Amino acid sequence: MHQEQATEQKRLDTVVQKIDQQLLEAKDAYAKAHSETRAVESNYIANTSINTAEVDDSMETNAEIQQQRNIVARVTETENIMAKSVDTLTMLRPNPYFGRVDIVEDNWPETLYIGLASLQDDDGEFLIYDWRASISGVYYNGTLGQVSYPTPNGEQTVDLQKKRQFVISDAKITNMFDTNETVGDEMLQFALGQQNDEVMRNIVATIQKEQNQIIRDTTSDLLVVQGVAGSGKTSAILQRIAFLLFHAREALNSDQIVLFSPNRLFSSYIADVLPSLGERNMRQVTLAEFFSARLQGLTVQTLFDRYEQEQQVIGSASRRIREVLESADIVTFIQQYVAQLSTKDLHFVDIYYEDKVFFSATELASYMASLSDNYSVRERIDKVQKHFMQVLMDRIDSLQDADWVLEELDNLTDQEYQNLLGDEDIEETLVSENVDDVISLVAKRYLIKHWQVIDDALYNNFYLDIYEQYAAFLTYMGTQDEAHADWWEAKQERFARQLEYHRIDLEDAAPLLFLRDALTGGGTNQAMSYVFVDEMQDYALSQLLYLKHAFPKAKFTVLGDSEQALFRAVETPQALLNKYAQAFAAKQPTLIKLNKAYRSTQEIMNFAKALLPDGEDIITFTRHGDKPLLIQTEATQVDDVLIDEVARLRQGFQTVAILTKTADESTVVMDALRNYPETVQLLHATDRSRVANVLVMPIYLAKGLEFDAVIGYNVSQENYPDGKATGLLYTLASRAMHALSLISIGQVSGLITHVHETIENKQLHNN
Ligand SMILES: Nc1ncnc2c1ncn2[C@@H]1O[C@H](COP(=O)(O)OP(=O)(O)OP(=O)(O)O)[C@@H](O)[C@H]1O
Repeated sequence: MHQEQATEQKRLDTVVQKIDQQLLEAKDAYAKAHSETRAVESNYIANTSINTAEVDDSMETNAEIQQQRNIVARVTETENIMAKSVDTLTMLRPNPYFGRVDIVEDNWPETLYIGLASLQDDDGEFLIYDWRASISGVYYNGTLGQVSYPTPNGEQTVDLQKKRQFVISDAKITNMFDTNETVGDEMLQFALGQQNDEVMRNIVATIQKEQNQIIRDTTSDLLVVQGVAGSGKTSAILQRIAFLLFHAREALNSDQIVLFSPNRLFSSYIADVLPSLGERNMRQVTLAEFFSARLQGLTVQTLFDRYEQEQQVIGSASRRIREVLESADIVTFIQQYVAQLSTKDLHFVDIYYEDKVFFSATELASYMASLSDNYSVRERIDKVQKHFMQVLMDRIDSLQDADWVLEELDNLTDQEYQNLLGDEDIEETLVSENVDDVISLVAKRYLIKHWQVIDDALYNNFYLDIYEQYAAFLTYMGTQDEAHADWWEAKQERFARQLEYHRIDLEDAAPLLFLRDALTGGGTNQAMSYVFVDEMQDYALSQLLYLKHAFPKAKFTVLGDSEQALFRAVETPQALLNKYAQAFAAKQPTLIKLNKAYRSTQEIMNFAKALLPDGEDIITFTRHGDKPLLIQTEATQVDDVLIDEVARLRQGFQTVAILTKTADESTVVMDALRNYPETVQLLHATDRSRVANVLVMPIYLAKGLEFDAVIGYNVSQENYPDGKATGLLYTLASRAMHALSLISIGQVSGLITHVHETIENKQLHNN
């Protein structure tokens, strides 16, 4: 192997030389493109300051400006391409590839090297294949022997004769292994044994077979991934996004991909993965942000506010109503409600312009009443919208030559006038050569702009009071569910109360939007191609269905771990898939299960899985550390115990996170650590980054994240009394990569004593 390594190093040296040479060329080309862009831009600025006072001059200027703009766009694009090339080569240089496969295809032997991006020599020969290329699938997919990979002409089979993995650092091979597995355990050991960064790393060099299935799936319209804690779900979907962007480069851009993530902290934690693969980031949004954007002016309750609220006793009536609002059936209830609505049941509101009523609710309602009942409510609302848009246009036409309008035009600056004239009508106005026509045109545009808000209000159906309408829907639900009419009444009152504070409960957001869209026919984004939902177990079915409704053309990848549920009872993965597949009317639903936990040491995972009723299905990755430590103490001593434990763990590890059950408990911990010599950071739901090495946060905020060492604060019987808390404890334990300590004030939770053989005990009592 020693000799082999020397040969491989030689090959690597020639590749690095090639990279250096291409890098020089690319930097040179970039510098040229950059100065060309600057030159064109300054030319453009000089040209746009040409006098635009005279109508004729301004027309000429417009044509020139357009031409200049095109030139700027072209040179900027060249500059961007060169910049990207420099970035890719710079990224490749220290670590050009991580894998090699020797294959025989149609009796033709070939050796391929796999890395983060492709590299070709001057003859077009591939020195490195991008990990996402079809042929690279061979590296991830197969053990030695016959392996197939997809080609445009169908599956192609090759004989895989050798698979080699490299650890390369600063262009030197520090280690290499030949393996028959997907990716050898040595490589994984190496990757997983490292200490935690503040940001997630990409896993391209060590993608596992099942993860590869998720990454390279191109056929499913609904891909459900149920994976145990730390099994690489999040990692796999990020690599999947990079894969999709690579293969559909022409047809797909990163704006057509959206990832629903649990919170801002998580968003920033994963924000570097795609850039590290040379890709632009997808859009990221939390559920509350998405709903808030659609319900402008309202603050939508976040999952975390909701969780904190759950900690107080919530009555069975509220729970029952919530179940209905969050079920798939709510969509049918809304359709039924809308179908039986008559004009008098609709809540219209006035449309204002600058404090004056422009279109009154009465005139809107009476127009609606004049329409035949043969039209559905939706169709009638459409007609109201179109009618009043036309009324607005007629008003604009009739006012084009009004004195006050012409006066307003006189007051415009040249630039404002020029902007109204725009580029596109130059030809037309030149032909007419009639200054009056040009002025009329400008006047009309002025009025359109002036009353744009009215047009927007009509376009957005703001003449319907959707909140009143939703309140009426809740009352209607009471009439359908007579035995619980008073519960619905109470719900309706809570909704109205919240609205006064511009707030809305999470459970109301999806039904309300469904209702709005059913009445107005809007709310869909046809351009979105892929929607990813992480932590699916915390989403209600009605919420997922609304996402499906909002992005009707998108393929969905939903992933999560039913054992880490914040709110819901555990379901089997197959039941979950069936439920989603039916609700989504999926044509190609696929379920992938990831049972192997990579994040935590075997000792930590043994404890975590013992907490679960069916934990034995979880396969732990063999990487050893200490058994989790349980420290039982008293309220009077807990602060000292905590400080000692943080200090002890900090000696061995970079990040130590103290996880609590609630936000309130986190502040108690902060108080206990006020004299701790290092910076301690308390994290909130709105935080975007972590800056300290010692962190304090409630468990739900740590979802999706990982830390070198975790301290579970106060795992007492009082705090975690029964099976409902199992998911929380399991989530807590599985955030730890290398070390886990649990501190209990007084009696330890029965959930933990139950699995005492997986932990190390330390008793601390008052003397
Ligand atoms: N194939 C792999 N190679 C190297 N590291 C991996 C691999 N798969 C997962 N990991 C590592 O395991 C850890 C957990 O991965 P990830 O966060 O993607 O899991 P998850 O299933 O989303 O976890 P959770 O549900 O607990 O949030 C990360 O540190 C990740 O880098």
